[in-house]
Amino acid sequence: MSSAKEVKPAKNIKGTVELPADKSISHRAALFAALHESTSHISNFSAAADPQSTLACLRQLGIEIEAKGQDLSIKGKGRYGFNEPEEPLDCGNSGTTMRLLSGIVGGAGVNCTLTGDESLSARTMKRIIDPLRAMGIDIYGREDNFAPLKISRKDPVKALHFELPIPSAQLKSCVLLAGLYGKNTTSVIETIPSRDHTERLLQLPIELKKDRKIIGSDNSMVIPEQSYRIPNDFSAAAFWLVAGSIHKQGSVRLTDVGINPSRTAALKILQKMGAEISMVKENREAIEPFANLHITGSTLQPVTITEKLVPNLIDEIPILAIAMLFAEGTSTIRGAEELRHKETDRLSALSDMLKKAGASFKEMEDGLEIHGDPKFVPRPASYNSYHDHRIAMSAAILASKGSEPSKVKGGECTDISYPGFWEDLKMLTN
Ligand SMILES: O=C(O)C1=C[C@@H](OP(=O)(O)O)[C@@H](O)[C@H](O)C1
Ligand SMILES: C=C(OP(=O)(O)O)C(=O)O
Repeated sequence: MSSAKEVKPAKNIKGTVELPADKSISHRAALFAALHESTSHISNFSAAADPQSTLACLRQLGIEIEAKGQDLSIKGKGRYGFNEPEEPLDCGNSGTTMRLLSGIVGGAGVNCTLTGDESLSARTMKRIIDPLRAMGIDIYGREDNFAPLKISRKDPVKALHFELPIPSAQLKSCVLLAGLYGKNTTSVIETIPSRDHTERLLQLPIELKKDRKIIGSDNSMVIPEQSYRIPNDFSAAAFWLVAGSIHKQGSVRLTDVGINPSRTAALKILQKMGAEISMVKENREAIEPFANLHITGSTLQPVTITEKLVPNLIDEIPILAIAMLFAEGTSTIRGAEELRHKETDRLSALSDMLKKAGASFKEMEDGLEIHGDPKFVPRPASYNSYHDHRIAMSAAILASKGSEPSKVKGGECTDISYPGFWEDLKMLTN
């Protein structure tokens, strides 16, 4: 049942947070462990709803997963070890589950149907349908675009030479995963970088040219064991990086946060805005690097975010928009039309939020122009989450700067990526 969460004005924001494990890496760790030929031991797997959807789908495909709290043992059965599921595979709210799993079951030739909740069923799948079909996979969606997706394969997988039409890590991963089933090498060409967890964790061959990266996959490549500790989620950390910056006396410590450079453009943007963020105990040797972060309150300067940077901070844009509200002047976000294709239309949801707060801003087709003021006090409001976790958490941080309590409708959707968010907010603001 949907409920509203109350957010009281915060006098301060102070404390140490134990963040959830990285969602993107959790999905991949589980999927790639299933493809490996024997057992992988993954620690700190995310308890959030999205990666749990991936685990549920893998179990339906006959993969044995033993969980002790957040530590998992996954008995991989190799590329062709999946059973045909009796029921449709329910990807829940998770775009990553649907798009990556389609590449795997399509490549493996598992006859199955992938479904999702109302939000996921309204998100475009055409971007994966076209290349998977070109690879010889039979994939059919509602209106040739949306879930449910029916997938099967009669013919061998054909290699594809694929220049990404949009800078999407989900699309890149989907094609490369299907490519693992082809005799000849599939190559994906990326001109605007997106998160690189798939290429790292599968140790795929990469060719770097001046203005592009070419990643290869074929059936001769050995799938590595996936035994490692998953770092905590930088995208979850971003909410506290901003909260700690916009509260004058803010002081927040975050431990073991993933600092993969293809994920942390928001950190650079915040530092450019003048945020006081220090990094300690960096571990850059791990397959996915991590560090502790400490953030303290500061006066922020306006900033411009352009198209090339968007994929490296795509999930952080809603909370960066909140940071911009408290900067000394006008900030701009451009080239972010992709936000309209997430769990909800995030640009329109942000407009609604900013309007309710009484902010000065302009919505554009591909972004926002935000007139910030360090003295801005948002009006008390009943914010709509649109059942989108990142919108709900952004509204909560905004409301913490109010002078009276506000509400976030449907606030429990934060469980999609960050179970414990409301408890952490309470702990930090008490
Ligand atoms: O590959 C991933 O794990 C993700 C990629 C991004 O989506 P797109 O690839 O659609 O941009 C991001 O928004 C999503 O939260 C997770
Ligand atoms: C867009 C997101 O996830 P997904 O695409 O996996 O649903 C997100 O976590 O913000």
